[in-house]
Amino acid sequence: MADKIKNAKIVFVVGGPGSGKGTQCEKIVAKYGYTHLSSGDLLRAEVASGSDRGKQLQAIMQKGELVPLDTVLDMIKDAMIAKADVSKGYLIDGYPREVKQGEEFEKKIGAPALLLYIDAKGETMVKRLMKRGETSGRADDNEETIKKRLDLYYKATEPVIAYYEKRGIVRKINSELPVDEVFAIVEKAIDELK
Ligand SMILES: Nc1ncnc2c1ncn2[C@@H]1O[C@H](COP(=O)(O)OP(=O)(O)O)[C@@H](O)[C@H]1O
Ligand SMILES: Nc1ncnc2c1ncn2[C@H]1C[C@H](O)[C@@H](COP(=O)(O)OP(=O)(O)O)O1
Ligand SMILES: [Mg+2]
Repeated sequence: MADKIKNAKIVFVVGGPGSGKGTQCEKIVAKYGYTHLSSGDLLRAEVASGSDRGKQLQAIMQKGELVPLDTVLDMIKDAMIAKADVSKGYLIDGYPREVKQGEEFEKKIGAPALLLYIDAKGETMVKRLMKRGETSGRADDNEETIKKRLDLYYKATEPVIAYYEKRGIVRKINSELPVDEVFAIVEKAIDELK
């Protein structure tokens, strides 16, 4: 089954919490028809199902920690396979969050063609998340959890960017700009892929 996605175009979308990954992915879907898979959304769907596994995940996410690697990777892989026949490419949003996740993804699925590094300042991310928290209903959009997510991002996820920079596939996107201006930079990076 995994053979079906071996030659798929894969784009990792990496950036801090609230940097604008989901916002840019939506715009990429609208213009390029890629399949958007957000690890956070997949996990929140499992939580919403009310399953025992969902309850365990909820507890971890509420603390701003990372859920076990195998859980996320299996969810992403299943979702990729489900779309294999129709997908023009995959946006993997919120994964890898640590170098090990990248290595395991490549062993089990394949190599990314591009890594979009959605970059915003810490204070910008906190401001956006506090605002998003007014309406998102997300258990992790509160001051205490946001701080932990940000710390973990700098500690565990930033090394992912350095790891892929060595391969020359990282495009750094200035996400301090207004959404459409950010997207203009994103478009250039995606167009280079073709
Ligand atoms: N370029 C931007 N300028 C201003 N606000 C933005 C920008 N990009 C995203 N936002 C807002 O910031 C919040 C976090 O964006 P989101 O796409 O959910 O980030 P992530 O998926 O990286 O956590 C959302 O409320 C979104 O509307
Ligand atoms: N690749 C991954 N590995 C482990 N945990 C993950 C994960 N992706 C998401 N999670 C868990 C921990 C995160 O704090 C939480 C929310 O993730 P998210 O929706 O990607 O956040 P955001 O879009 O604000 O960056 O879900
Ligand atoms: Mg998101």
